Amino acid sequence: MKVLVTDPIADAGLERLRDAGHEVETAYDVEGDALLSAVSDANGLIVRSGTEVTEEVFEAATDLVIVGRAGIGVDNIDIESATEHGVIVANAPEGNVRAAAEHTVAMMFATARSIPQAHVRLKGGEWAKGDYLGTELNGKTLGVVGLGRVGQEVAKKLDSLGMDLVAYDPYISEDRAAQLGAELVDLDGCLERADFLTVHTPLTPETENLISDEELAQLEGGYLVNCARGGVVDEDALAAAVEEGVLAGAAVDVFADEPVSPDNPLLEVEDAVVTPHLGASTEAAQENVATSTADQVVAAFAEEPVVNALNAPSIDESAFPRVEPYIGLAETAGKIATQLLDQRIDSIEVHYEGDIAEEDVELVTASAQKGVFQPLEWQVNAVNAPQIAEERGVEVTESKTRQTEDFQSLVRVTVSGDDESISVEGTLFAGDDPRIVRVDDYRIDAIPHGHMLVARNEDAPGVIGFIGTVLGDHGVNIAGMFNARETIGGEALTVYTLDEQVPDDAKEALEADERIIEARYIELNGAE
Ligand SMILES: NC(=O)c1ccc[n+]([C@@H]2O[C@H](COP(=O)([O-])OP(=O)(O)OC[C@H]3O[C@@H](n4cnc5c(N)ncnc54)[C@H](O)[C@@H]3O)[C@@H](O)[C@H]2O)c1
Ligand SMILES: O=C(O)[C@H](O)COP(=O)(O)O
Repeated sequence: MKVLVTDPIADAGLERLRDAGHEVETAYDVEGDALLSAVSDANGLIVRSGTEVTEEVFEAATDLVIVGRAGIGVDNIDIESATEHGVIVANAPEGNVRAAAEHTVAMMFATARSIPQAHVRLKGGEWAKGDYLGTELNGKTLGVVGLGRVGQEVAKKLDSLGMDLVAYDPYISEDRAAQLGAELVDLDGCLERADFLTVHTPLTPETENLISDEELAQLEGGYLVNCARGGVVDEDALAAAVEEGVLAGAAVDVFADEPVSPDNPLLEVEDAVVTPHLGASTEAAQENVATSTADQVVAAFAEEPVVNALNAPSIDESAFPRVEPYIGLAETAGKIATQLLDQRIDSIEVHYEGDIAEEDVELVTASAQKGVFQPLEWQVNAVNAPQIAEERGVEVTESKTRQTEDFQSLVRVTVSGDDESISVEGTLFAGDDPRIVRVDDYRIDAIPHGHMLVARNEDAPGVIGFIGTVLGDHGVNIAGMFNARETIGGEALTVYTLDEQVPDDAKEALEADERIIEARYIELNGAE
């Protein structure tokens, strides 16, 4: 597989990819057409915050399996478009948390004690001791906006420096905040009580310009630190608030447009300390995020769980070996069911019985949906199948029971249309040998194979021989045959597994016989 890396990552990550046998191409700073061309034959793409991964990129990257973000923020990746194109997006949410938190604390000290300003003057030969009277953090109130991984790490560090903590985060529990010694308040409360406000939310439509003129006025006399994302704090408003003395100071590591333009107002303001997005730039953090991202790319290529996938069904790595064999089985059952139901699909039900019902089956259910849609869609996989279902208005339900009658575990996929439903049940013999054991009410025992013929026929002497002769006359070799009937002389279901595809004229010859009610060719193409 080929992996394109468009932002610098640690060598350890590149080595992991090469050690796993993949080709690595680095093309730092490519954009526009050059990026589209570089990505056109890539199976994996690794980026940091410097590459905009837009819909155009996904359109151009027809062989792309995964985009790995060697870091946390994914605001530069169009995840919706990734999902539509069936591409996994995964980040490295833990590797640089400590680095980001330490940088935040450093920036807080830098602004509270005017360290960069004094440094520049001293280097210029000026002993400006009398110009800088700083503020201690000890005994002051820290307001944290966004109490996630980085926010919590910052809170812990500054708690130990004697700060009082208030936090605003609508998605975190009061208990968790209390464990950190923080009082959960609303945004107004946070702004009014904080002496130092630090922002740690992702950039989303909801957080864009979350802090602007009005909010900065509420923080009057305080300091603002943004080491999260440019755009969460309105840069013009912040520059004006510091310049006009509404705020005592600010420290900013991230900008709405990066690399930052020389005429960004924050670069002009003496009491605004700035760094060029250095929060994650430590050796340890870079090695962590690069190796974690590379591991996820390697796992995606091997169709193993991608632990930090943001748009794919999740699965615990330790549970994967137990669940893995059911992924292909559910896909096969879905493929058979959809090809037997000759009408628009309104709903899909995936039912689990026995041991498998104990497991997290999100990925198996997504694979069943993939099987249902694959015969109908151009590019479907377990990443985009649930979205395709939603877009098509297909209702998907999942049910489970520990009880089972005949098998240790069973997966049943039922597809329903306007006035018909088809159920296909599968199990695993000896833990990994897939079998289709029921189609609607007919008990069968079929090893799913590349091609199948499912015939509904009269239970009459000579019918099975007739079908075999027609297939043989058309050069189709029969690998296996299973027959089930309702009653003697009633309707029967005959399932053939075949080595070749059934030509249309063979199907026509079969259906021309009045004893054959219906003959359906099923293509499984490699889903066994
Ligand atoms: N400067 C850097 O180099 C650097 C390094 C690492 C992370 N970051 C950035 O820091 C941010 C946070 O990272 P994290 O790992 O803590 O993420 P996280 O997902 O663990 O935490 C984000 C928190 O923000 C909260 N949140 C979301 N919307 C909110 C809103 N409207 N108001 C208040 N809170 C809201 C969430 O509930 C969550 O608790 C990300 O944007 C990331 O890109 C920057
Ligand atoms: O979101 C992140 O992980 C940080 O902002 C780091 O971004 P970077 O990898 O571009 O330095």
